[in-house]
Amino acid sequence: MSGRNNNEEVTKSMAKFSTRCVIACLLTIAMCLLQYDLFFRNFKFKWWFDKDVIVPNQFEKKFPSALIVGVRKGGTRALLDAIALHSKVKIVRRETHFFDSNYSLGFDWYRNQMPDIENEDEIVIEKTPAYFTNENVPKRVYEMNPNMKLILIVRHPVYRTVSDFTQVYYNKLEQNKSLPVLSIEAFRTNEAGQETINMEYKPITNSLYDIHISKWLQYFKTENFLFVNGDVFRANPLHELRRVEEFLGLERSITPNQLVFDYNKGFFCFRKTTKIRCLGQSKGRKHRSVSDDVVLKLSKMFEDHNQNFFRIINRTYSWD
Ligand SMILES: Nc1ncnc2c1ncn2[C@@H]1O[C@H](COP(=O)(O)OS(=O)(=O)O)[C@@H](OP(=O)(O)O)[C@H]1O
Repeated sequence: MSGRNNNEEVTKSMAKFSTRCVIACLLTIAMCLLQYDLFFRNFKFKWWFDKDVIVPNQFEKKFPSALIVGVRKGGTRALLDAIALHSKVKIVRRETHFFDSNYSLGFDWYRNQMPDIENEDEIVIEKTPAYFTNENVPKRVYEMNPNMKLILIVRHPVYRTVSDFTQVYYNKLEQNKSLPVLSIEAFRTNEAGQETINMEYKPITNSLYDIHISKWLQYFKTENFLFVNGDVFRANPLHELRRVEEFLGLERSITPNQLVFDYNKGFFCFRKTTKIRCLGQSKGRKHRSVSDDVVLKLSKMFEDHNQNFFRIINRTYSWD
C-alpha cells in the first residue's frame, strides 16, 4: 500500500517539476523576445501582432494637408507632378474625387487612397480639379480640416474654356456621340434679346472663377489659399514652384535641373531620379479651332467675372 502511495507521490512531483520546467522555459523565451524587441526593433512587437500594430513613422498613411482643388485644365496635373519633385512631398497620383463623388465611401476609404509615408515630416497632396466647382466640397473639406492648405491654379479663362471644350469634344468623339460646336454651346439669348454666356454649359461656367471662389470663402480665409498663375507656371515652373514650397512651409528643394524642357512637346517635363516624366497626350494637345469672333465675345463676357475674381483674391492677372 505504502509502495503504491510512494509511486503516486513520485509521479505527482515529477509532473509538477515538468510543468515548472515548461513555465520556466516559456518565461525565458518571452524574456529573450522582449529583450530582442527592446534593443533591436525599437519595441514594436511587430511579429506578435503584425498588421494590427501601428508602427510610428513607418509606411503609415495620413490624410493630405494640402489639396490642389482646380481649376480643371488649369495645369493641375503638371503642378502635382512638379511639386512631387520635392523630397518631403508625397502625392496621390490618381484623382480620388473623395469630396465630390466618393464622399459616401467614408474617411477610411479616403485614407487608403493615400501613399505610404516614411517620415513624419513628409506631407501628402491630392489633386482633384472637380473640387473647385462642386458646391458640396468646401464645407466637407472644412469639416475634415479647417486648416487645409488649398492650391488653385488658374489660367486665362477663355483659353481654359477652349481647352475644356477640346477635352469634352474628344471624349464625345471616343464615345461616338454627337459632337458639340463651341459657338453654339457657349451662348444664349436672354429675355431682353441680348446675347449672354450659357450658364448651363460647364466649359463656360468652370471659367467663372469668382463664383466658385466665393463659395470656398464662405468657409475658408483667403490665407488658406495659394493662387498659382497657370500661364506663368507653364512657361516658367520654378517661379511658381518656389511660391508653392513657401506656402507649404517646405524648404527650397526643387532644383532647375529637375525641370527639363521638351522641345517636341513644348512643355517642361520632370526629373525625380534619373527618369524624366512628361505628361500624357491629353495635355497640351491641339485645341479645337475657335473663331476670333467667339474668342472676343467670350473675353468681353468674362471681363466682369475676372475683375470680381481679382478683387476677391487681391491679385491681378493679365488676361486681356
Ligand atoms: N509641363 C506641362 N506639361 C503638360 N501640360 C502642362 C504643363 N504645364 C502646364 N500644362 C497645362 O496643363 C493643362 C491641363 O491642365 P490639367 O492638368 O489641370 O487638366 S485636367 O483638368 O486634369 O484634365 C494643359 O492644357 P492644354 O494645353 O489646353 O491641354 C497644359 O497647357
